[in-house]
Amino acid sequence: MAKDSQFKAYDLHRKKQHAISSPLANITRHRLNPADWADAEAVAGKPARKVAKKRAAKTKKRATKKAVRTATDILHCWSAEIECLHCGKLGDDPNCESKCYDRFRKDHSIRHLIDVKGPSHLGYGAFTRPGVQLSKGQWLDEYLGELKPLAGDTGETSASLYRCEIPGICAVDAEQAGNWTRFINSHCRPNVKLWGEFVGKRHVILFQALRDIGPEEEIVFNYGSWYFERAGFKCVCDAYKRPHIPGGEHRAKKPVRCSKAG
Ligand SMILES: C[S@@+](CC[C@H](N)C(=O)[O-])C[C@H]1O[C@@H](n2cnc3c(N)ncnc32)[C@H](O)[C@@H]1O
Repeated sequence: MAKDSQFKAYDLHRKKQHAISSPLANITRHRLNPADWADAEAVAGKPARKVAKKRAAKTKKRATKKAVRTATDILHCWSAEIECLHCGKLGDDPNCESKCYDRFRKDHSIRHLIDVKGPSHLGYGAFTRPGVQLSKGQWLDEYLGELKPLAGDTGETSASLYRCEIPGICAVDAEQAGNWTRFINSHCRPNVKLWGEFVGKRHVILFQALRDIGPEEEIVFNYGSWYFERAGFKCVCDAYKRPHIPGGEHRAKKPVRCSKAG
């Protein structure tokens, strides 16, 4: 895997690439600051909620003894009820292993098909390159960032607008470090969706195409009303003439869902 680097973006006005100023880092693996986890309740290896209570209690006891050192410690999951997206085996099958994660990522990475463009009134955005077609149902890349304990584990809350939570496990914050998916803007007619999935006994946050996506199209998903209410500003996507809160009267009460992880 490539080392962390600086993001490059295509400036539509000057018609040339420029480097997005650091300290924002383009990463290929989740980052983790052990100091963030020092005071947090140890959640390493916490099983998915769907695991039977008895099993969960046993495994939690074992897990809380384990110090959090790596992203894998935090994201590891051995649910006997959920299939790996790569091999199709259940999470407690010994034949499902970390190689599934590496292979899945290799097979589904579309970084080379994406241009980051901007800045515009929404900052930067992620677009398919000329000639690129993505198919409905296609898995795109994983949402990468810095792994942070959930507010309930530390008592701290975050103001980051690049934060996505895996319920009961951790938050992935791409404010300072992430991959191209951190540039996906919000739209009330989205072409991708965000899922909490499992690959190689590990929690992952993945994007999936909701329909065929053509060349030079912006990749967008609906952040949901919760995001904008918390951020204190409105969605300005062109699905509506005026700034709005997605969902109007029928607002979701919860943050961006990583459904199978919760
Ligand atoms: C995850 S970032 C997306 C990438 C961002 N455009 C950038 O340049 O880093 C989310 C931020 O983008 C902007 N944004 C994205 N979609 C928006 C929308 N539909 N309406 C208003 N602001 C939006 C907001 O500033 C929001 O906090």
